[in-house]
Amino acid sequence: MSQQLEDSTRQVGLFLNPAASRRVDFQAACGRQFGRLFVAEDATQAVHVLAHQQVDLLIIDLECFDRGLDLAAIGSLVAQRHGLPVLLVCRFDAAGWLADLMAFGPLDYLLGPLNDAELNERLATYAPSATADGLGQPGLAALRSCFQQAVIEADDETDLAARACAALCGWPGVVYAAMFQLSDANPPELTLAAQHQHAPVQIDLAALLAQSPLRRGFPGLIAAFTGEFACLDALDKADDPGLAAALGRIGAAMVVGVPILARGPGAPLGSLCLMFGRAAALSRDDLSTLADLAQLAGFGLRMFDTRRDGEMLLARLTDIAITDALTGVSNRRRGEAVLEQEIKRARRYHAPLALIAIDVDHFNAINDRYGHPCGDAALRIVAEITHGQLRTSDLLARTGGDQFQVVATHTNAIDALTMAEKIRAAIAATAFPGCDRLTVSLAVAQVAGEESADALMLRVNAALARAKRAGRNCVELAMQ
Ligand SMILES: Nc1nc2c(ncn2[C@@H]2O[C@H](COP(=O)(O)OP(=O)(O)OP(=O)(O)O)[C@@H](O)[C@H]2O)c(=O)[nH]1
Repeated sequence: MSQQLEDSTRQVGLFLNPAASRRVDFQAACGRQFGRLFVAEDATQAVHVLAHQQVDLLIIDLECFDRGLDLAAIGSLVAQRHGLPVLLVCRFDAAGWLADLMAFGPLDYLLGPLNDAELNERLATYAPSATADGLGQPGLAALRSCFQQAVIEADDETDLAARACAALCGWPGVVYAAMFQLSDANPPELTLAAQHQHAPVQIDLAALLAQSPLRRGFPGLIAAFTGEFACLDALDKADDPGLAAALGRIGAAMVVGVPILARGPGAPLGSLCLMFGRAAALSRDDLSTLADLAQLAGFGLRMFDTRRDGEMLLARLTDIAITDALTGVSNRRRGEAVLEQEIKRARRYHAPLALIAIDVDHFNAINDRYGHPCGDAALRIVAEITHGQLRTSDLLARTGGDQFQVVATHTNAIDALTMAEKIRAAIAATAFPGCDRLTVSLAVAQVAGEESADALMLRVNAALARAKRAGRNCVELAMQ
């Protein structure tokens, strides 16, 4: 643990990082921001400093820490800091820490990679002189914290936008806040994701802008389309008296648009739009806080994007895992799982359940005579015709080369026999392109009392063998 002594009237900082080189670099790059700067290599040392020194700002640099090993200790440090502001510095791709650590208490953060100027700029916002005017450091920290909460707690993008706008209305002087989202379609579409207003008179900004000749000159839209900060500090300067009058009715005098930038190259993701009750110059701190909030909103939007991509991929993988690639019906694994599940359900609700086994007749000969591709096409048609005879509640699975099974819920043996006969007749009546007519043999079994799926399968397969012996192209009932 070490310290740097300079000036007792300036703020006292504590910098935490396990790597000596990071601590030295921080001292060299940012030491001048502090009257006194302590450094600590682990949470225990930091707790010790906080117990014995008056510290104004705790900076935790997460680089080189291990999330699995160090989370509890750093979290407990965050929890015990007794009102002391905490600034977390962390790489963008390690931002998963943020949500974990925020559970221990409110904190501010900076996502890297950062250069010294960016770091110094943020640290300067904590200096006592910087908090004398504008929203003030406690106000900015509270707003950030509220916004962070909005991002963490949001269920989806719409919810995030609504919560973010509500948080923005906590900024003193803001009478209205909105969030625009730009789709990644070509050309991109801009939508008003959410709006929130204090004023008793309500406006529909989307409708107002749709009719306004100002449209593209409106700060929220400029910011979303160009990625630049935009401000209209006198509504009567806008070439649209109608819009100025409507915004005037909610007490708006100045409109600010802050872009939500994409990470890396690419169009912005949208913008935050704030309307203030009176025109006033925004301080550097205000501007950098607004940019931070927009960055946080972008972070939230990207999180939902990533989550959606993950969910779609998972759904696709699940689909692949349960589908037979040749015919598109369920595969054997899915067929077995559904049979097990339906047997339990039938037992619980005392409902009848039937299993129909289907096997193509002399399929070997079809392959031999007409070729494998023709055989494949025939299997697809058998699956299609069979599927066409079923109710949506029945499940068709391909259980082997030329074998299928139907799990028919709420169906007794008699009804299953009728179903099986319809399937048999439909296939026998179909012309299979490229080969002869084709027939199938079927067997039907109704699940009995405590019968297991394996026992049921044995029974139905035995009946299927009888159908084959009986000359094929027929249906056999499996007796209990
Ligand atoms: N074209 C094609 N053939 C397959 C596929 N999977 C298995 N087979 C063939 O399907 C045939 C199944 O024949 P079996 O069920 O044993 O007998 P069968 O000729 O149908 O005679 P029976 O069932 O007694 O009427 C075998 O020749 C397998 O090689 C597939 O995906 N495509």
